[in-house]
Amino acid sequence: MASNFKFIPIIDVSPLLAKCSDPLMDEDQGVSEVVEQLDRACKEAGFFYVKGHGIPDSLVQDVRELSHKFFDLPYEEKLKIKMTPASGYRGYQRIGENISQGKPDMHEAIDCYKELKPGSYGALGKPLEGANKWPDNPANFDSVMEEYITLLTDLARNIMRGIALALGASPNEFEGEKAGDPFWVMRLIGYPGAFDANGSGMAENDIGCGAHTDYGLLTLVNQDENIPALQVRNMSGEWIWAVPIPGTFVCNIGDMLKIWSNGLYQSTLHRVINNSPKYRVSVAFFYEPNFDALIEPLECCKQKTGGIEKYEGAVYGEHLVSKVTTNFVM
Ligand SMILES: N=C(N)NCCCC[C@H](N)C(=O)O
Ligand SMILES: O=C(O)CCC(=O)C(=O)O
Ligand SMILES: [Fe+2]
Repeated sequence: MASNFKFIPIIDVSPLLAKCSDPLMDEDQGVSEVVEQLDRACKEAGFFYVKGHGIPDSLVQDVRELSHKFFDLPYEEKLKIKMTPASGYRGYQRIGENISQGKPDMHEAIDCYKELKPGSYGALGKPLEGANKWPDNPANFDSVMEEYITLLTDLARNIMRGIALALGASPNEFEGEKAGDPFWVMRLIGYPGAFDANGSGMAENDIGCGAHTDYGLLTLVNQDENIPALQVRNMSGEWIWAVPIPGTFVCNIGDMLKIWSNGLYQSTLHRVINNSPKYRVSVAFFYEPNFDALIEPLECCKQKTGGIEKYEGAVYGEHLVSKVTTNFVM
């Protein structure tokens, strides 16, 4: 259960990553310590920083830099990869097009999704079918993003092995039909800086992204340095800053893990406000269940939470499609 946490813990996952392909990983002391920290963070905050993740810093920075370069382009150029329902909701959306809690968000973004081949999930997958729309400019955009997606998919899969242990399941609990063929979503997001609208010297921006929970399993956020903007809500309604910490990703739990864990882990509300004068980029990678996975509380989690199912089952793809098709004014 979420608590009145005042800060977001930092977890060095390197001991877990080192043993992830070892069949006896759950007997390793270093792994147990990471698992213990994951369990506490997921119960108390639903958010933690990941360090020791092994993703090269140069790649992490390139991804943000390419995003900055794209968002700096003239509007006409960005519209060449415009997102529409016909493009499977893939591509560029302008500021104000995304809606959270009924209000337009002060951000622009490129949304991309794992490719869905026509017909692969029947009517369920239809709205998201299509190939990603990558810009030609800046050069190498697609190849850098694809490398990043490959590495983050592996990282998230390995963190999920630690989380499976933390829940008291086997490290392979989320393999196979649950998340062995994980869907993924990536959003490259740009938040304009706050400008001094009333001439007082004090800038105050509108909400960059309104309060929401993430939809799937695990989110990994790569955010610009030196611009605090992401805030996480604790049990008493206080907004706790997830300030950028160089060399880390901010990691949080999504709605499907809330259901699988029967509420032992919550998908915590968060929002973004960029009150700095600088333009802020963040890149959110969402690691998700199999597109057609049926999510129902795990038996081991049910036992730890009073023996009754707290949530109805859900099909991940249905949850995602219902969100995506209502997130935009177009
Ligand atoms: N896949 C994720 N989490 N995307 C977040 C998008 C921003 C929140 C969305 N408008 C909403 O209200 O859900
Ligand atoms: O920009 C951020 O720091 C987080 C964005 C976010 O929460 C999301 O896209 O789901
Ligand atoms: Fe989010």
